[in-house]
Amino acid sequence: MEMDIIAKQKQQTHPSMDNFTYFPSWLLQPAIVLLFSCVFIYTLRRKKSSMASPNLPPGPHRLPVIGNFHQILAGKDLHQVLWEFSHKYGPIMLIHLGSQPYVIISSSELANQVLKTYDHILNNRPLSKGFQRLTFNYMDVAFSPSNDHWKKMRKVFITEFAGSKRTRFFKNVLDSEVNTMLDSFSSHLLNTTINLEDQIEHLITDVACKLAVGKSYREGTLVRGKTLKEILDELVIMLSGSLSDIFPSVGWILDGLRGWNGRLEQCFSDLDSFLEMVLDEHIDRTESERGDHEKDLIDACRSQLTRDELKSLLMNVINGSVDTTTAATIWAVSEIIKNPRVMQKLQGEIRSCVGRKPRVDESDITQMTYLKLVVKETLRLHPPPFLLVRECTSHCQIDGYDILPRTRILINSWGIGRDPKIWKVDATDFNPERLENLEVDQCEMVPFGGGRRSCPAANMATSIIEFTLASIFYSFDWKLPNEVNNENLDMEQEGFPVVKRKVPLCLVPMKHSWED
Ligand code: HEM
Repeated sequence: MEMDIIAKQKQQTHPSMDNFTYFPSWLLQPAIVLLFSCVFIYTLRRKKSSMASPNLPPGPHRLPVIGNFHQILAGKDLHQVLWEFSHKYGPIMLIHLGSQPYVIISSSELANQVLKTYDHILNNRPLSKGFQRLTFNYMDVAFSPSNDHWKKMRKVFITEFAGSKRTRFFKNVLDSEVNTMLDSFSSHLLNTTINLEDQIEHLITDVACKLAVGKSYREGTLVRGKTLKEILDELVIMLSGSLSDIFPSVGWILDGLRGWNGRLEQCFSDLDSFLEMVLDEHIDRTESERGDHEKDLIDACRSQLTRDELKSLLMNVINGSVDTTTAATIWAVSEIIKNPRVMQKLQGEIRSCVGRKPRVDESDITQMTYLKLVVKETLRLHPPPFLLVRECTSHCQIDGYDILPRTRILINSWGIGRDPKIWKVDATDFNPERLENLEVDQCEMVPFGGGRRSCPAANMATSIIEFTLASIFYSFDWKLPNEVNNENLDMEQEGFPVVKRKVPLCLVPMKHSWED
């Protein structure tokens, strides 16, 4: 009785406490665990059920086995076909090459999401037979999956090759090679045409080789009667992919039947023999033969890297620089020649900044604001058409669509640079002034990609293009051969993974004479 009264009094003073004490305390812990487990299982099931019927991006209807292969082989270049498809299916679209899904991104806004928001899960490179063999089992920077090894190699590439520590060596090499090229133009017979494309390719190959291995390997046959150009051209083809990359189960057999596997082995063997020769010669070169030049890439990295790592890095430097930088420089010259107004304004700027010195000095470039716009406008219209292929490592959503693991991502940089929604109706016109006072978001033009896998040599490449253009337009006036004028100059493009001119650019150099 007394106990009842005490209990009643307690209930009146602390009703809530007492209710709580009715719940046995030993049950509290299991209850919390149960509650969390339920929430976890519910979330997992929801995720699973949404993955069972994911909301995939739209895209053209595909056929069994071959997927959309038949549509992309429609005769035009891949970037053009996919740009046209994007008008119908939108800026994010799904296609299949064989059984392999590819998401194609065709707007700067969505490129922004891939390169910035989801860079942490969309930055892998897919595995591929060609990549694996030609990079000495993924020892390189460009084609190796995003792992600790790739991080180490990218860091070495930046600090020992493309970073500020190497600026002086880079400028000396560039200056000396450009001057050699200008001398060869001067010694040309009066009024004769030169194939400028060949000349610029020689320049870039020599610059890359001298920075990387301290010596030019452009001329002569190197291994099994092949020149460096032949080895590099074959390398580009073999890195573009094979049937086994898109038909995993039968592709390897098909590649064998069509001779691709043998061709890959031959390409690897030529590349390896060339790089072995370069490394052996580098070690054997005596101090006096090497002169007083600064450390090249081999000198800088030999103690930090294995022989295969070193070879794969050299491959990235030479293969990554020659086609991309040559194409951009030649497109710039083509656009300048085609637009006499731009040429006049550009030469006016260059000549007033340099004064009457015999040649352009690297330090003059900083004042050339119009030249910088010309280079940017060239890269807007003529970038490598796709960024290097990426692969999704875990599920994410872009623009409300599910992107499933192992899907490959292609960003159509060529289309983004010509998108009339950003660049207006005259998007395809060459007009450097459009970039004046314009804060171009990095993703509105993505010639060098973005995020963790962006081009680590973007500044170096831009400096090469700017200095080369300034030098050739300072020292020479350029004329088209007789039958061609700026209006009928052929600007047709072709090629993959770098888009080049279909017809080489041939011009007549005339030594500039100053009017007093
Ligand atoms: C105009 C010249 C060049 C252009 C337009 C260009 C463009 C690109 C692009 C689009 C990528 C892929 C970026 C991405 O996936 O987001 C890339 C990656 C790369 N580029 Fe360049 N590039 C140029 C010059 C060079 C040069 C001169 C070198 C070497 C000396 C170089 C070395 C590389 C390497 C190593 C990568 C791979 C980076 C990685 O995966 O971590 N590039 N470049």
